[in-house]
Amino acid sequence: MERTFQVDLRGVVDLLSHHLYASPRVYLRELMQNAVDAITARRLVDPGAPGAVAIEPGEGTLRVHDTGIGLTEPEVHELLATIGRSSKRDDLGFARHEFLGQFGIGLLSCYLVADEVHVLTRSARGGATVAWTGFADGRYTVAAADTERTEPGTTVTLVARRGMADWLTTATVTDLATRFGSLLPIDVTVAGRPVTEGALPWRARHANPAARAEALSAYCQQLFGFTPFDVIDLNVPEAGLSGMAFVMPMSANPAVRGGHRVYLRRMLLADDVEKLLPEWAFFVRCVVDTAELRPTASREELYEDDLLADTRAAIGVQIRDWLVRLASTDPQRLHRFLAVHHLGVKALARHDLEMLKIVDQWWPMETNWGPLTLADFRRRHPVIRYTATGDEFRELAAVANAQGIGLVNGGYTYDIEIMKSLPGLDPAIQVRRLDPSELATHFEEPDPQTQMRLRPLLSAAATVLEPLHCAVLPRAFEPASLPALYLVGRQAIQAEEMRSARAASTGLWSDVLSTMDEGAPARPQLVLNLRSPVVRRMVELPDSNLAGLAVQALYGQALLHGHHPLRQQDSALLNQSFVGLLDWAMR
Ligand SMILES: Nc1ncnc2c1ncn2[C@@H]1O[C@H](COP(=O)(O)OP(=O)(O)OP(=O)(O)O)[C@@H](O)[C@H]1O
Repeated sequence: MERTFQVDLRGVVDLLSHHLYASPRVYLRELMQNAVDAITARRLVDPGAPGAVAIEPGEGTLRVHDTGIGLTEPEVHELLATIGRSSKRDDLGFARHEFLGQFGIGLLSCYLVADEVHVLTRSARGGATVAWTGFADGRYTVAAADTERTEPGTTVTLVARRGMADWLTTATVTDLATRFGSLLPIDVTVAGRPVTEGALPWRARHANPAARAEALSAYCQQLFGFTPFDVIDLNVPEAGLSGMAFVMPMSANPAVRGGHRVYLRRMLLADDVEKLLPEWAFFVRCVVDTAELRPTASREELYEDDLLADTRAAIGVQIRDWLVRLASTDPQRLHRFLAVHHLGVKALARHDLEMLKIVDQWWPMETNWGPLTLADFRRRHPVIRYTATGDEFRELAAVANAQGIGLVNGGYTYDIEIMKSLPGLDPAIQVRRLDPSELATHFEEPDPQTQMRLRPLLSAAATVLEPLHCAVLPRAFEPASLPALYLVGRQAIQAEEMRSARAASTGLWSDVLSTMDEGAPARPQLVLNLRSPVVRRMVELPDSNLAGLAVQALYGQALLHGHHPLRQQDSALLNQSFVGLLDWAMR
């Protein structure tokens, strides 16, 4: 036996209010939308038909009049009283482009604030005026109206639910109508006062470009609370989209994506849409109107589909092109822009060659020759060497500088990725991470005579450093004020990791690791600077114990200077040298 579904209206309204709509305020948006759609429908058959929506708040009631297409009695049964039925879809069930609505559920939102909805409607296609009343409990009545409407159109009257009358007051309704409908192309009034503004702000006519810029700047100030650094016009014809991107004058937190204000056929969809722009573009806030992007059923977000993805990419290109133009026409302004928004631009430069060019030529990196753009750096140093961390940079910058080696601090967000992408601009560009042990190859080796004199010190040093798996290397280098340098090559880091893994493991696995370790010759090196007055005096020390203590102290100081992690045995050694030296000093 076939049956028809029954719908519990209260349950559906409950569902809408708790799970679909963020707030009961959407009821007014849905009423305005239906009024505008009805006028659009009437103008499709009669282009000269009047178009006006009058909203009249009363005592616990609200009336919305429109001069739209109206409904016949059969349409009232079919469209008003059937949930999910809409006149705004084509024969195949697709949303028709000229209308705002499509789902056939909008009218239900009236029950978020009202217990009764009265509709008095006369169709432009002929027929008598029909009176329909729907109740929140799911009942409805249809009757011929007591009085005929003189003109086609519809009046919807809401009777407030207990406790909800505040949603229908003149102040609230004016606020909501302005918020949702101020850009609508059809005149809307609340209690006789217009809430619509006419042209879209970015399409409005102005005496000259400067006047336009000023007006848009004032609009941005009113909307987002800042005076924009610049305004970028946006146009994506495939999405029927136009609008503006306002470049923020202050830095934005990349983790907090600013929302964008999106109008759908000039009715506000939401002012916190995030998906409209690529993630890197966090330095702009946009206002756009689109005819083709689709809303979700709550009409508070954009539906994620291919068109939205293409639109996002197209807007990204337009923002990027603005930056490229800025770089070629006004480098000083570009500098000011980068000073505030370099993170967003760098993020983009990792995947985009045009942006990479901008960063390469305009963004000063921290180098051991002062702040330099990568392009300038390359002019002085054919190879771009960078450190893996800021600590490593601080430790090695001066030493590398003294040996004539150029070094870029790779410790800042995205900088290493950017440097590594540079061969994409020109395959001849060489980029290398500095292997600290490689620095020692630039230091001067002692002559045979000095080597002889160094023997006692080196043997004392080997005794104390051997248990720490650290080699001693006597070299002469600048700056002379640095007595010792702790250098860990990449091989040495691997070897140390292997040693710790072996220490932590037992049995067979430990044996396997031991055999692997045997082949790893690299060790960290403590380079003693033979130009340092302290080290020179150490060479002359007659007592090997004292020399050992001095080496321990230099080892500890070099570790601390380079912010290297201190292992347990390193801390113990530091203590030992401190107490030992104290003991010597007090003898
Ligand atoms: N003011 C009006 N004038 C003429 N017809 C109306 C009016 N309001 C509603 N209707 C009719 O009632 C139908 C259902 O309206 P409802 O608001 O529930 O859904 P919709 O507007 O079609 O879609 P959506 O859920 O996306 O808003 C509409 O498709 C329209 O045919």
